[in-house]
Amino acid sequence: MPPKKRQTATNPVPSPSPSPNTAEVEASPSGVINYEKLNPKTEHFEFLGPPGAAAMITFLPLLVWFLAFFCNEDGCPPKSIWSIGVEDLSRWFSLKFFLANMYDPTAYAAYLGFVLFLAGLYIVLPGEEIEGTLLRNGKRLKYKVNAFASLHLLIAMGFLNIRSSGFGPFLFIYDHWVGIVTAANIFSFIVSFYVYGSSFLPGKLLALGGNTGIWIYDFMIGRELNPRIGKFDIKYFIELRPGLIGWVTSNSAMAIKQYVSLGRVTNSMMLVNVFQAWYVIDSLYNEAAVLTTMDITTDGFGFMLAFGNLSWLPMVYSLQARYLAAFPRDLNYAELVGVIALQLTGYYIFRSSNGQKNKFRTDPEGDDVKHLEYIETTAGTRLLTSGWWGISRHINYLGDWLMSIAWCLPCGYATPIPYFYMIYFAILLLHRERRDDDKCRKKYGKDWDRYCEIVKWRIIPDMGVWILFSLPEIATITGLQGVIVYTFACVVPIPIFAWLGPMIRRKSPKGFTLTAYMLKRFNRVLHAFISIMSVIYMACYMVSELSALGQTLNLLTGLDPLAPIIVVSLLTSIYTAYGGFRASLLTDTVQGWCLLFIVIISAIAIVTNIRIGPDQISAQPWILQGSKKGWEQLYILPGFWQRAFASKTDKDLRQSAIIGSTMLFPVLFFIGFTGIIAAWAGIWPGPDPAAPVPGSLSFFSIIAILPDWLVGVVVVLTAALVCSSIDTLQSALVSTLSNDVFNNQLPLHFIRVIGVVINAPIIYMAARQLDIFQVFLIGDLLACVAITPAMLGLYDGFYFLNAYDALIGAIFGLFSVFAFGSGYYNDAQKGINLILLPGGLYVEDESVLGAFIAAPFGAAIATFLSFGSRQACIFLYCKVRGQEYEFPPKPEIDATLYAGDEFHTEDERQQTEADIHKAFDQKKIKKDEEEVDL
Ligand SMILES: NC(=O)C1=CN([C@@H]2O[C@H](COP(=O)(O)OP(=O)(O)OC[C@H]3O[C@@H](n4cnc5c(N)ncnc54)[C@H](OP(=O)(O)O)[C@@H]3O)[C@@H](O)[C@H]2O)C=CC1
Ligand SMILES: CC(C)=CCC[C@@H](C)[C@H]1CC=C2C3=C(CC[C@@]21C)[C@@]1(C)CC[C@H](O)C(C)(C)[C@@H]1CC3
Repeated sequence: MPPKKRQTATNPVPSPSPSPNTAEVEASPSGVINYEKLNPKTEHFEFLGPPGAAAMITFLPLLVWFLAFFCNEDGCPPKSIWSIGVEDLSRWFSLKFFLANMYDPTAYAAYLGFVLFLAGLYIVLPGEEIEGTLLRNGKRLKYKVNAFASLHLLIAMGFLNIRSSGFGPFLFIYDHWVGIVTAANIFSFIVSFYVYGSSFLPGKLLALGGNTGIWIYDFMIGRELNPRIGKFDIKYFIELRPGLIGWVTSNSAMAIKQYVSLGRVTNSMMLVNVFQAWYVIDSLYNEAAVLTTMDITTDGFGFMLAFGNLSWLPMVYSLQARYLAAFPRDLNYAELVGVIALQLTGYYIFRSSNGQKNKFRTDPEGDDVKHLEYIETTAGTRLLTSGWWGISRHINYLGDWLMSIAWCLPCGYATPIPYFYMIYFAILLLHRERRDDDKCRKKYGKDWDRYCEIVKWRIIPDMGVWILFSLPEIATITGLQGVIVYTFACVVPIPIFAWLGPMIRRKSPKGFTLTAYMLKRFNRVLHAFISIMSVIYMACYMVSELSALGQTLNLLTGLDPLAPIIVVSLLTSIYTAYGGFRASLLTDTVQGWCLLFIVIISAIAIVTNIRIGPDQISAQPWILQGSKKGWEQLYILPGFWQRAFASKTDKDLRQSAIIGSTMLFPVLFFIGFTGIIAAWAGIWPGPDPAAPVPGSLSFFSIIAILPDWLVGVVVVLTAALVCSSIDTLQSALVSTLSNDVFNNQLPLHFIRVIGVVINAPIIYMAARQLDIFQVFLIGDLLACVAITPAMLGLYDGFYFLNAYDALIGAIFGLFSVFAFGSGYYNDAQKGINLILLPGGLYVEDESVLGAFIAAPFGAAIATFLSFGSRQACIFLYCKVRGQEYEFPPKPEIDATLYAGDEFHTEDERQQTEADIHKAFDQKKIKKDEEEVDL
């Protein structure tokens, strides 16, 4: 559905839930709500169904106990953990063990008292009454907003308590931790059983996902949507108060414990407390926003939410503070700056994206949101397609997750256990994204598909592993100037293609790729030629990614590079052959995350292990000096040009441009800068081409100095990242071969075999550990010669150029590189070699620059010469035959295809966009059918 003109009406509440709908209920002739009809049986399972539910109910409480027992003053984990035997396990599950370690009535009373006290505050404190979302029974429930006031009161009481009786109650929390955890676990079960049992009373509105009839599953996922005792809403109360307020209370207790034992509070403990309290205050301050979360609007209230909020949240989320209470440490200045910057960045993304959506939903004409683009949906609500929600479908999760990293980092790197939170949270968010996607697909149907076409990324926009090699390598060759220029070279093409892409689209609105444009503007021959060039280009990328993987694993683990190259090639060929595009799309979800993890780990390595003084900086003056080579980085336009043709809508392209300019630059610059840091710190030995550590590995040389477990994490992430890039390339390669090179004339399985065969030379090249830049440069040179004549065809004034001119232009483009090289070196063999750019970026002379100038100019000149020779022949032919020569006439212009800038009305523009979308949908359906056939 095309974007519509903004309407002035506001939409203060989300639309009704999907079928069975409220209209049905209100239409009931007797006026009595038919709950049987309203509560259909749930047909699908989440969390791996009943076995998954049973596992969660059993193991999650055990995990909370495990963390309480095995992360304490004896160690985290204590050394004794390595000598645990079978007899210990049986002892732990005995009554004697329970009575000795977990039976703590005072702790139980304290925990229960705390929760009941909060419940009392919820009831007695005043607060604005607001309405929740419209329910399936046609009703809206009322909720009292007073969680923030409860927090205030509790803080005041905490201070009064400290004044009157010292730190006693707080130290009690630390000393009775296992008892409190036990109380929380037991209480979670009691509440879960209560809400499960009461959900069978008549007149209850059940969650659409919690009524399977299989008790263990319904008990876990939650049967009733909004269990209440009178006006007391159990889910709403538990979702915000005991969990979040319990969390800050536990954190404060840990800080006080540290103060009492150490005589001061370390800066790491302060940061953890401030960051997490800030998060909780923010959530409680925005209490009303919780009413639109999936937990309240969609999920039933069962064990998952009861346990999650009563036990998991206050006990697991406070792990970092508890660790620091037992193992205090201070952060150095670099760590402080890094951690605070990460928290601020994460919070900014989290708050402004959540705020933007809330504002848009409640006051769409508000100043800060009225400029935003959106699509109107048949469900009645609008989906934002620009601003934060145009970058990715859950950019708010990214912000939240960045904060979770900032909360773990202060714990240092002695043990991975305090990092449990950020790993669990990544899994929770990835899974939540999938669940939300399912929910939205059901609610919005085709509108959601349209939205996903426009906003492609789920959480994080992705990139390949190559940037971890190329940018630091640039730094080691050309210093700071090269890094800046290259980063610009990465970013600048994006807005350029955001402008060029729509131009191509206007010429070929029903074509979606560069090759489709070729087919329309020229003919099948050029189409096939450009398609083959695209295949070669993709193969170059595969070579560089695989080669990068081999080199990295070799550096970090000593493994023979060939082994991972073969394994990844085969593995990705097999699963993309089996799962097609869908398999590749699935792995794309993790790509951005892997890259982010690796970059963050490198930042940790830098702030913790590397110190650079003025002497080291002045010892290598070339790094800060400008050079001709630094400027030359401009002509390595890294792969982004392809995006212009891969993008599906103009808006899509503009979004790429936004992402490119705002998010990419600092990230790319940082990655490039790691090369400089490695050089200054002496980790990378110096600008000697024969150095034992190639510049392209300088980023990973920094990683190599980390503890083994972190190196292991990076190895896994790098392999996952490469798999994800390679499978995308494998799928794209098969699709280009099938659709473009062979014009859908060959059966798909045959094409797949060709795809697998192509892997052999790719593996061979990758195993030779070619310099990544050499491979990139070859790809770019080929792209340059192939694309130049095609670009000339974009200009209407050159309507007379045909496919053969463009083909000859492209071939002679390469010839001109040879001609230039032969002339430059006065040696024909060297001229031929120059086409393969053997020295990559390391050549000292002007040959590479010359090749990149000769290629497009040669191609353009040859294109026109070809046209000229054609016309000369026709002219002579006419002369001989005594006919009149006529310059090729300009063809009739099909206005619908050449609308573009010449749109006269908004309707015309929308109509053309609608045509594009329709054609796109058809193409997608065709692709899906092909995949199903497969
Ligand atoms: N600390 C923790 O443990 C946890 C924190 N969180 C945080 O809570 C916050 C809320 O998360 P959550 O409720 O999962 O999800 P979101 O806030 O991301 O909301 C998702 C909903 O927003 C609506 N929506 C989706 N896309 C758009 C769009 N483009 N324009 C307008 N509306 C859109 C849809 O609802 P609709 O039907 O209204 O269209 C969708 O179901 C997040 O910041 C998350 O990080 C979440 C879980 C745990
Ligand atoms: C498997 C397992 C242990 C599940 C439990 C998950 C729960 C801990 C989380 C599910 C959704 C949550 C939300 C918040 C806290 C964690 C749980 C309960 C939340 C209250 C945190 C603060 C945010 O601002 C929020 C209010 C949006 C959020 C709502 C979801």
